[in-house]
Amino acid sequence: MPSPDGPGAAAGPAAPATQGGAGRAPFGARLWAAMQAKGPLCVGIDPHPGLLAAWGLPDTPGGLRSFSLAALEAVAPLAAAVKPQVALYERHGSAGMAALEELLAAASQAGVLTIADAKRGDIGSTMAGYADAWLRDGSTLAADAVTLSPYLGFESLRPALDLAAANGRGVFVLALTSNPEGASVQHVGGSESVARRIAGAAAVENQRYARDVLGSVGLVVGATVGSALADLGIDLSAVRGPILAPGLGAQGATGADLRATFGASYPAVLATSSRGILAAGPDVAALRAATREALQGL
Ligand SMILES: O=C(O)c1cc(=O)[nH]c(=O)n1[C@@H]1O[C@H](COP(=O)(O)O)[C@@H](O)[C@H]1O
Repeated sequence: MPSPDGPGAAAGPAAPATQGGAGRAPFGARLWAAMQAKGPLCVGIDPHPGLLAAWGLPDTPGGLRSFSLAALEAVAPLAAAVKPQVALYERHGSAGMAALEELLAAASQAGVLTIADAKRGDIGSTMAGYADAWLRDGSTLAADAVTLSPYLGFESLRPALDLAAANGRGVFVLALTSNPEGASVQHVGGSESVARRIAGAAAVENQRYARDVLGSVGLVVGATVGSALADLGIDLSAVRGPILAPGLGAQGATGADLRATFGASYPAVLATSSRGILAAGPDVAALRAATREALQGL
């Protein structure tokens, strides 16, 4: 469970530094409140073909819809956020994306934060299109936050960073991903590694928030990265944003690994697990028990 001392160096009241758009508090403040209320777990909604089959559902848009809404219903009372994996909806074209839209609306209705795992990134002019899709009020795909890939340069993400800040939404920028291949790009540069630069840029973005509030520009740092943060000299407490940590469960990481990996930054960590929880379905009670078990390990 997160420390009651809050996410940053200084403890204090969790009042947002600025009001987000649409009358909504900034994403970081809303996520922090959800983590305090429910615990630091995000459940990934990844409708893999194999999981659909195991749940007795067809690999069709209708199957995706049933899977997504059932998973949401099961985990909503326990998860601070849900993270639909966009690729698995996209593979069914527009009808698959309609199932994703329905899930996003249902989660919002249920009061569960949504993180669209779309990993978008492009030159600024195109990035504005992605920002509109995932972060603009009124878009049918709008989520509370979206994952972004910074490998066209952190600053290329500007349209999404600005639209998120204006609308009380958030972003999670890939820094150190959970897959072993990530190191071949992210570790490059030694003490001035790519990952360290991304973390530094996120810290600058979060300066707009008061020191005692979790910022809305988060990073993705895998629960499986081991000693990489220390090896690369990356201090996540300086980022003052949420850390989305995939790798729990199916990729082998445990709650103990998370604490060892993130150390003093652990209170800002939102651990995420998809297959490790979804494999317990389709029974709602079994899904809830798996979610509770994941939470107890954090
Ligand atoms: O951005 C992500 O969520 C992500 C980043 C990363 O470094 N590693 C990673 O596994 N993910 C996503 O997190 C989910 C992990 O799924 P499980 O391994 O089934 O828990 C998948 O949807 C991945 O695409």
